[in-house]
Amino acid sequence: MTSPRATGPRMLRSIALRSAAGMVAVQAAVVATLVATDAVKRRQRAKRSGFPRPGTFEHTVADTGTTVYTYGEDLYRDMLAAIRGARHQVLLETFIWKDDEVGRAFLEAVNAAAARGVQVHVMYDGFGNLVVPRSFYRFHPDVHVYRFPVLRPRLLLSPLQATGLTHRKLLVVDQEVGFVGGYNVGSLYATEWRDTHVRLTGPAAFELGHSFASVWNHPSARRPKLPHVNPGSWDSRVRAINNIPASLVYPIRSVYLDAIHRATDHIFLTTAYFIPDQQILSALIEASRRGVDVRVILPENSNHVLADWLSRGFYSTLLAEDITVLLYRNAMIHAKTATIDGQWSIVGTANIDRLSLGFNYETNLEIHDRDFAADMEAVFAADSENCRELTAGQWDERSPAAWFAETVLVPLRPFL
Ligand SMILES: O=P(O)(O)OC[C@H](O)CO
Repeated sequence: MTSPRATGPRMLRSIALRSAAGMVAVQAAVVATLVATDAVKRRQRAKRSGFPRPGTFEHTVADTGTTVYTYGEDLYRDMLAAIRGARHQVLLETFIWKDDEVGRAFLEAVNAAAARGVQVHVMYDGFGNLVVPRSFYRFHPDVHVYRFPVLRPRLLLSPLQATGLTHRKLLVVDQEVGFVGGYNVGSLYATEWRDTHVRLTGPAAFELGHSFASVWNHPSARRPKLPHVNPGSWDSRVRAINNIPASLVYPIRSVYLDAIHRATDHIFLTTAYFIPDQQILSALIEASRRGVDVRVILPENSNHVLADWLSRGFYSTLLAEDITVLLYRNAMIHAKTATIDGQWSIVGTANIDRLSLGFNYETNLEIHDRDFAADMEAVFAADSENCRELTAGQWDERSPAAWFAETVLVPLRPFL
């Protein structure tokens, strides 16, 4: 006979297991419904009407020329020109490298550079390009290639250091010019997505060369190293901040937290996917409570329906805390930027989500400069014109089914 003492814990365990299984089943059903509904909506939706182009902005910060790009065609033209003009070295790293017209142009440009004797090193992510046939990546034999593997040998011994995708989008040419930002390599991004990238021309290009080398030359890597490069000057006005899982460092999150905590007047944040952890969310709320004008631009409908729904789970809190939610219309906005108090800005590859801030390889450029911040504010103002501001009244009127979906998905937040 089973003793009553043993029955109690067993019964509790059984209830807990059944509840967890039930929750997972409900979540799976909700995700499947959202994905299916989204697929139907996309088919029915006329081609998106596009977006106003904020322009290209040039300045000089710390003896380095800065160019802010907001349109893919302009950026790709200048990136390709830099590769085609390379004399010594090309370092290229990307999360997504599509097998389309833009992807082919980059492939041909790096191959041609290698063929004329330029040292070419490329890194691209294996997982991010699973749908691209391997045969597309046909490199000149002199191109040094690292395809970030989905599974790495150190996974069993040191799982944290052996996971993470390379989510970076970097190009450095001759240690003289560097590019970083949200743009992956692909034709879709050239004209149909609003994104932001920065070019550095001059001494601060070192920052991005160093970012690339910090992964290529990682002590755990078994490949010929790039030569060490000394910084021409050490100027904290322009700094690359690198998340390097292999070294267990994720500083982008703390740089964001620190800047948000310092804000006294305004925070203008743009992100493709907004699934903040509790500390980032609290920092934004605290800023708003002390009178800082906090505004976030998010896509009204991004390319990831699940990310959108996880993001929506935060809207009630943001609106209740007087944080302005601006939903970008008629196009995907993929930029990962912020500018604070007219003096500090950040542009890079990291989204405001757990994958970017605590899992992936990322590089963001932190710039302390008023002129640069003015450019970023001009970009934010132009993007705001293409947004609809979500009001608490509108949000409260959403259907109970929408509220249910947001609530059921809350436990998935730590995974994206
Ligand atoms: O991961 P990101 O921010 O580069 O975005 C990539 C897109 O989601 C591709 O589907």
